[in-house]
Amino acid sequence: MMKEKIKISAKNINLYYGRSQALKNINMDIPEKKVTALIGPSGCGKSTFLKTINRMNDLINNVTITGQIYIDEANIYEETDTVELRKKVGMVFQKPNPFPMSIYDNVVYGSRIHGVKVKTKLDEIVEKSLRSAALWDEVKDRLKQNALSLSGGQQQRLCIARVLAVEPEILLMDEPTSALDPISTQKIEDLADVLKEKYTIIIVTHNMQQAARISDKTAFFLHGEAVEYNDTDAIFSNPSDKRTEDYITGRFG
Ligand SMILES: Nc1ncnc2c1ncn2[C@@H]1O[C@H](COP(=O)(O)OP(=O)(O)OP(=O)(O)O)[C@@H](O)[C@H]1O
Repeated sequence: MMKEKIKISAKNINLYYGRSQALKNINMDIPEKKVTALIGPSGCGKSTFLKTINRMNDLINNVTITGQIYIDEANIYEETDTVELRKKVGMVFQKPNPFPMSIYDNVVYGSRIHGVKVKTKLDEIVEKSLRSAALWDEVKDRLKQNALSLSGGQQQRLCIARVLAVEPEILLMDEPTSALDPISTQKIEDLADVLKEKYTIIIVTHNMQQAARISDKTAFFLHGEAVEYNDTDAIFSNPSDKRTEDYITGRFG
């Protein structure tokens, strides 16, 4: 088997909100073009860790971060322009958050900011992104309609299309299905499986069946520590830490 390429490498990450430590010495190598799941009880630091990868924590007052995150071997806390970084590292949130404008304008929002103006090029981006997010067939005849008229599941796929439109390399998903019904959830899970051919995906989920179904790697977080990180099969069939075992067998959390 080919050795997997490391896309993201976290080295000794500590993060404090004021004086309260939310991440404790996280070390993790995340492989390219795989799905990595972050699991663990509420408040253990999953979202906080996810947001260190696109430097979204920088936007919060009073946050202190030590350690390094490398993407393609560049330290994103030293060498990177955050606008470029957030183009390369797209993020999808728990609650779908389309802008109150048309489906079309949502998809090309970022492309327009980045200077794309030609209509045929924008049309192309819209179709390609909506196809990649498995939404094209459902909306192709109503691209001018307000995005807020879509169902929750469609809105979430639209948000994925909006992220894909700016051609990221990494996709961060923070509990992307927790506000969705089972059918929409299934669609997003199927999509993750397809998208990993092109993108490195990291997904925070409370749903352990979901982690087991869609991820290649799983990290179990507890009280700000990455307690165990391994191939998903190993985490779920043969965890090496008692705390991981207790969590995945439902003994706490
Ligand atoms: N902006 C903030 N300011 C202060 N403390 C915060 C902030 N965001 C998160 N925290 C704290 O940091 C810790 C980790 O939170 P985080 O949201 O990363 O956990 P999580 O594992 O994603 O939880 P959940 O599964 O409930 O979303 C918690 O104790 C939380 O209260």
